[in-house]
Amino acid sequence: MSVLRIAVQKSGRLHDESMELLKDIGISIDNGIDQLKASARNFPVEVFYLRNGDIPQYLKDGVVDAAIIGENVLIEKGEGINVAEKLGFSSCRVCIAVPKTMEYKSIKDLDGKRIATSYPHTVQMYLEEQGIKANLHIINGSVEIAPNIGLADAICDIVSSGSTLFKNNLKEVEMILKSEAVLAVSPILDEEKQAILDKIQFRIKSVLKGRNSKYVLLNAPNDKVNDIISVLPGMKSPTVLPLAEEGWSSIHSVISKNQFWDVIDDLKARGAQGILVCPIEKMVL
Ligand SMILES: Nc1ncnc2c1ncn2[C@@H]1O[C@H](COP(=O)(O)OP(=O)(O)OP(=O)(O)O)[C@@H](O)[C@H]1O
Ligand SMILES: O=P(O)(O)OC[C@H]1O[C@H](OP(=O)(O)OP(=O)(O)O)[C@H](O)[C@@H]1O
Ligand SMILES: [Mg+2]
Repeated sequence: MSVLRIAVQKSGRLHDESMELLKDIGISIDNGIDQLKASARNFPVEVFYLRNGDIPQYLKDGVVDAAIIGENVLIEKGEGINVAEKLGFSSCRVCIAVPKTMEYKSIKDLDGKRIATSYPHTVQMYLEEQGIKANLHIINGSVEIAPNIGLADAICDIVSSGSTLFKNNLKEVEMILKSEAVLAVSPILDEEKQAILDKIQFRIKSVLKGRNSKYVLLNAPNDKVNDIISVLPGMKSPTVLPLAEEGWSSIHSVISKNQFWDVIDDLKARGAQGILVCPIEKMVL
């Protein structure tokens, strides 16, 4: 029987959330990361623990069938590899930054300059699009220090909170791309592996929808129910149930996490009382 081989980062920023996602979709892995490969107990999956930067090549070579990886690494090294699903964690952006003291007006100011980066292909593509020629210095880590030690005039690296740039007296001047963790898939999957992947994707969608939603319960006098449900989306439509107390109802609904606080304010203003908000584990539509 076919087994789908999934790569996850061995250690680093993606590891814990990748393992949590596998657990949430019901894939239990027995052994620890000391072994570089582990089998799932209850699903036709093998997990390979690899370096993030090595994963695109393993996908291309067909050594693994799928992977949880930063989209930025795929853009750098993963030509031809498909993104099956965005996973909603490890959000960051790849940016060009220069010393705060540099007077920067446009990308033209980087013509002929030295740029330190771990993402040479990504920077090169961006510069070519803009008709700029620069000298790239490839460094594997601590890129932000390069201008301070005279190694480069600018850098291109991952930015999230911006605190690493700030600490190194740099300012962000160009955003090349946005990234988050994704489920990447090898372009060569046979039918049986594709069927396993389809199941995994279906489960991931259910978990992500659950993570992005809240279950809301509230009480309201009957004469306010219509006004309240007019601002509630719900999966199909809100549930309205009578309370034991005459003249009152309980309303249940599902709200997207993004709209959550605005909707709650609106509900209170329309007379909702005793509002309860619960997490949703999975949402199957
Ligand atoms: N500061 C950050 N905030 C959010 N996400 C980040 C941040 N830094 C990196 N990432 C994302 O996490 C991924 C893994 O980063 P991490 O630093 O753990 O590994 P790495 O050193 O790039 O790779 P390797 O596993 O090959 O050592 C990156 O490719 C990026 O998608
Ligand atoms: O904008 P911030 O929130 O400060 O995050 C950005 C920093 O995070 C990453 O480094 P990481 O901590 O992964 O170290 P590394 O260079 O050793 O990978 C990235 O390479 C930046 O240096
Ligand atoms: Mg890093």
